[in-house]
Amino acid sequence: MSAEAIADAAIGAPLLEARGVTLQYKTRQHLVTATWRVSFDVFSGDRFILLGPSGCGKSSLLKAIGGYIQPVEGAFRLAGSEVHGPGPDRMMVFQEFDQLFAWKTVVDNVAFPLVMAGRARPKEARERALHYLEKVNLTKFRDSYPHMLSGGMKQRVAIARAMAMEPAVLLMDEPFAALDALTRRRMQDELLELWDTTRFTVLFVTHSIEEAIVVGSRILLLSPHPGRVRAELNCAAYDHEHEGSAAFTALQRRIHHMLFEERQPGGDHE
Ligand SMILES: Nc1ncnc2c1ncn2[C@@H]1O[C@H](COP(=O)(O)OP(=O)(O)OP(=O)(O)O)[C@@H](O)[C@H]1O
Repeated sequence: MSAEAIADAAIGAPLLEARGVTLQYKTRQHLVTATWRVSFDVFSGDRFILLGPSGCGKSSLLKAIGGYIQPVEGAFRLAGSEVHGPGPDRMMVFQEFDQLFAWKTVVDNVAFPLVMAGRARPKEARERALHYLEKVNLTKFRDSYPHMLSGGMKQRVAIARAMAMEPAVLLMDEPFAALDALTRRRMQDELLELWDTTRFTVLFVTHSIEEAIVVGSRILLLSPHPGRVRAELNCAAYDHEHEGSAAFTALQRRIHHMLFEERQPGGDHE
């Protein structure tokens, strides 16, 4: 995707559009409908959350945006161009800690994909890798191997690796779900600090209402299986500081109600 296209997206048009996306899996015995006619817009600099109960198709949506599966109906457009397959303009961070190359050092893990994708020569790739490792506070560990790192540190390497590709959209599939509560909280804060300095666009999947409110600027609520859009909410005003406040708790309750209670006629939008 060209720099002009990303710039256009910054001036008002959505960077990423989902239009009537139905996703299905065919197995030998069944046809599983993961999402049903899902539409949404993501703007440049959004921290856009896909929130919904287990099985509502959040990961499937992220995989489809990544270009790994194709919609049976509808389409995704990134800066106006329809998504047909994977590309370096969409980088994914997964939940699993084993997404790094075990035999490469931290800096090589970040630099290697840049060289492989032809984005940089080895020397420049290493410099860029060091730049992003500094952003996730891992400069001291640049020559360590993944097995020498904690789960949270491995996730920070995965984030640095994805960001070093400077994608148009960073796709994060429950990246902190396997971390202990304290580390998870710290990682959420670090992600927000990183966003403050670089203003990247991120799509973040979670089934935690609290994480959605803290990490997100907008939340797309999906109904239980098959996932349909239930509501879209603004939540840019909240972070960990607001937890426990009356407004935060009211928003948590409201989201819980919208996710799990019967749908109101006409849906909920703001
Ligand atoms: N490869 C696959 N083959 C068949 N069915 C699949 C496949 N992947 C996902 N599904 C089904 O599609 C539906 C949506 O799954 P998906 O993993 O996208 O949901 P999710 O909201 O991310 O769930 P979770 O929060 O549990 O990760 C589920 O019913 C799931 O069983």
